[in-house]
Amino acid sequence: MTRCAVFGTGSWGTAFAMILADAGCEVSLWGRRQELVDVVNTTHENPDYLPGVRLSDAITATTDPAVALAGAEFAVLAVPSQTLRQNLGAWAPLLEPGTVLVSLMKGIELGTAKRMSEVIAEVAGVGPERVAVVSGPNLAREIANRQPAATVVACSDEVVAKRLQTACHTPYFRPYTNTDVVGCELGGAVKNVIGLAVGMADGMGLGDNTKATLITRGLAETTRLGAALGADPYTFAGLAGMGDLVATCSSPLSRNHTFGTNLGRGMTLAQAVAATSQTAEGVKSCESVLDLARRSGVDMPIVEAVVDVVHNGRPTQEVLAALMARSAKPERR
Ligand SMILES: NC(=O)C1=CN([C@@H]2O[C@H](COP(=O)(O)OP(=O)(O)OC[C@H]3O[C@@H](n4cnc5c(N)ncnc54)[C@H](OP(=O)(O)O)[C@@H]3O)[C@@H](O)[C@H]2O)C=CC1
Ligand SMILES: O=C(CO)COP(=O)(O)O
Repeated sequence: MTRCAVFGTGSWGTAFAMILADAGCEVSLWGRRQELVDVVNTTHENPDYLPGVRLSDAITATTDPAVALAGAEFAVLAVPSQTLRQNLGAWAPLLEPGTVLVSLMKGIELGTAKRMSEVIAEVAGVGPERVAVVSGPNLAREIANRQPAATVVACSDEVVAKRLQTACHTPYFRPYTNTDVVGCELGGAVKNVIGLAVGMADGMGLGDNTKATLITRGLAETTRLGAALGADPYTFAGLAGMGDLVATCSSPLSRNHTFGTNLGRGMTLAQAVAATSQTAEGVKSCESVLDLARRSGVDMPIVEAVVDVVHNGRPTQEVLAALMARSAKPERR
């Protein structure tokens, strides 16, 4: 039986543990709070993040990373992106040779502008064949309700991607393999920023033309960034690109979308943060995505506009007017 460790008892870590168990794996779920770990083990439920969802008996929770990692073929990482470096620093010495590290995270590191797979390779000292990424339109709550969804499992080593595909394939969760790790990660991280922008438009009471424009031009700037960083542009037309962007920008379940809506309705950053109990990665990653774009010489006006609203306190109306006032351009450049 395939053994997996999942780090993070939040909504996606817990839902992904459920997928792995439903696919026939034995799962050890690491959480940092003993109290929640005990509740998961005794009630087979995670009331803090997925209340009402019965978790398989094949999932046991622990606060001990060594217990979680013992015999694990896959170590799945589902903590907030900005905490990965510190957390993985503590877990890496416990890794067994051959364990594949799998990122579920959709953020870019502040300060370094590194993707999560780059942070993993650096901190754990492993080669690209031991780093994989899962990214796609995967709102945790829908998946926890076992509603059908697809995703992409990406690894530069296709054999590893196929092993992970088998480990997480269930009747309701359909993983496709891809070797474009860069494209899949950028799709996941940048869609959160575009989700904030579309949420702002929603909060401002704007309609579907505005939102479709932000989604489509958001995808155009994501693809530009990806092309500059060596990604396959077609990845952005797939599940980890357009697929995730559509899910995030349409769903009230998306934390990034909801956060943007709150800002669009006039909340301050502090008020929107106070209204959000879960991780909205785009709030921090809009700055690191912009940093990455600047380092790569890529123009990302929507990301820049989001940074202006979220971190520079510029009013949404003013930022939107500035976006519309940019010089006229060809659609493709
Ligand atoms: N939720 C979703 O639908 C999806 C999320 N993702 C991505 O998955 C990643 C994880 O997000 P998600 O599960 O949703 O987040 P949640 O906000 O639901 O949960 C966050 C988890 O991380 C833990 N945590 C918070 N801070 C730290 C820290 N400093 N050190 C260790 N653990 C910490 C929390 O523990 P505690 O409860 O103790 O605070 C909790 O278990 C993100 O990158 C997100 O973008 C990707 C696809 C879908
Ligand atoms: O990544 C997600 C869906 O694929 C979840 O989006 P949010 O983090 O905005 O909730």
